[in-house]
Amino acid sequence: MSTNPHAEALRFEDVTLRFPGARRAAIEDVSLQVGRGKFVAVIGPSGCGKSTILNLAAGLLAPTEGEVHFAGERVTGVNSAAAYVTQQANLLPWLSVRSNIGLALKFRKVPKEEREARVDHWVRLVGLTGFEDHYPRELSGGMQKRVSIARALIYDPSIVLMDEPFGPLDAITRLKLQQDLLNLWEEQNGTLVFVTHDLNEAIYLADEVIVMSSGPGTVRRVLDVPFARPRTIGSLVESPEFAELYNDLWGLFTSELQTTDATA
Ligand SMILES: Nc1ncnc2c1ncn2[C@@H]1O[C@H](COP(=O)(O)OP(=O)(O)OP(=O)(O)O)[C@@H](O)[C@H]1O
Repeated sequence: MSTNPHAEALRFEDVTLRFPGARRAAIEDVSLQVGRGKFVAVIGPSGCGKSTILNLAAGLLAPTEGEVHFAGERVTGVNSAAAYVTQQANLLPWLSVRSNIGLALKFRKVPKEEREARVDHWVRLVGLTGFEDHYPRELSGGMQKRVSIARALIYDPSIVLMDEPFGPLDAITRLKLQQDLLNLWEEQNGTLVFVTHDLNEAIYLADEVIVMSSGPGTVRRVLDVPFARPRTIGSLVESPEFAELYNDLWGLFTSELQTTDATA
């Protein structure tokens, strides 16, 4: 384990979280580290505690036992260094695309001129030129996701937490957004923790994949994804190393499902 706080963004130390009245813990004895500048995917069966891990990292939940640390400090309240992209886009319906994207800059009192320039830049980066003045209800699901990603990344947060942000999208929009996110993240090089059910997505995007088990949620394995960056999803898919890693993950996943069935 790294002891250099500057090299480490997030650390869970033996974290257990038990919701009030629940029969068993949502997650139990979870220890993990996320290095600064790393892209880490968390995968596991439904209900294994993936969102709970993000909520703990965001400081929206407090551990029942154990400790969560961010940038060397214990998280004891809302982690204001973290941007959180939830499953739903959660845009403010009464604000335009521009205003939604610029919200965090406004809260941080960034001067208007600089704010406008940064919003323009991000509107272009996420491919929403021409839609700046539209309202969320006038956008497709994929466009709403683009707004929520721009809104999270625009203020250079120390860490971005994403909970299945591409879940409900069609396969083509999803692939496009995965590549876009990859390009944006490679440009920014921040720390990103990404929850997904999709094995391909985990391998395309991440430096490390944390595989979780359920009942209660624990960390089963951490796999390294050795592919160089910048990455292109199209060329990764054709490589034999991709197939090998996919099979490793699939093996872990299927044995996990069998264990879950056996204990159900
Ligand atoms: N507010 C809550 N109160 C009680 N139990 C909860 C609460 N939120 C989550 N749980 C339970 O905690 C466990 C972990 O839930 P969590 O949402 O973290 O799982 P997940 O892996 O993100 O699931 P999914 O992949 O289906 O989104 C589940 O058993 C869930 O039922």
